[in-house]
Amino acid sequence: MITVNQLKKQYKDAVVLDVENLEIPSSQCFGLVGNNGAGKTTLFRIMLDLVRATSGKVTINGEDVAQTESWKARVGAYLDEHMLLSYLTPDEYFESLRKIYGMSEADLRLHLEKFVDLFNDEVLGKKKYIRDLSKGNLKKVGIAAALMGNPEVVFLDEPFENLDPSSQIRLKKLVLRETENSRRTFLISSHDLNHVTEICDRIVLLEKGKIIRDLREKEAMMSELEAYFTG
Ligand SMILES: Nc1ncnc2c1ncn2[C@@H]1O[C@H](COP(=O)(O)OP(=O)(O)OP(=O)(O)O)[C@@H](O)[C@H]1O
Repeated sequence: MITVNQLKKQYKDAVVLDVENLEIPSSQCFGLVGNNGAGKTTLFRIMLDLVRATSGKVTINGEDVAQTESWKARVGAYLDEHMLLSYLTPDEYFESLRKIYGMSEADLRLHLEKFVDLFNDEVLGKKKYIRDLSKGNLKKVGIAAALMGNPEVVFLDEPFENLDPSSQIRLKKLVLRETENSRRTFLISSHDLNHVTEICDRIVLLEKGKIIRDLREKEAMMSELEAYFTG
């Protein structure tokens, strides 16, 4: 369970995030939508303790993320390419993470097998540095890395952005498989309403830092979101 309480983020006079209360139960696929600047990335960054809140608290399984470290072993995230090591090839990067997570070589092979379709033979064994990958392939490396170490919770910021249509479909299937088989909690921010409504059990809509909708009825999600965004 993830909880957010009285969370505020302010830059000078501007309040960019103001979330009173949010609870995300385990195994939920939680979608976060909102226009540019609504505060989606800021919320994820505070939840991951990459940015400090002005006030308020986030807990993951009861642990205050700003006060403790052990939750980090159970959480994976890919927010942007700064989270990667650009001077390594994807193979070298996954090998480094394998050692950090204490995985066997066989475990790493098994993990990467899940991404064979998504990688589409363009990521592994190419001797190309991460910094030279296309934006879509960078994203694929980041997503595969975020899922290493069997995390209970996975944060993905705009995972469909820059992916070609086949890759978007493959990623959707992968997330659905992971939520069903591994009972992982996913937090996914996206501007792609079709994709988030398809894979998420719940969608929260942010506007100017505030939660203005919390949609849990699958059938009604798309029409409510369309009504808001065509506004
Ligand atoms: N370091 C910072 N200093 C000042 N303002 C900031 C800073 N970081 C973010 N902001 C502001 O906070 C607000 C929320 O930004 P955020 O990136 O969280 O929005 P977002 O919903 O992820 O947007 P997008 O869909 O464009 O990615 C924006 O107005 C942004 O300009």
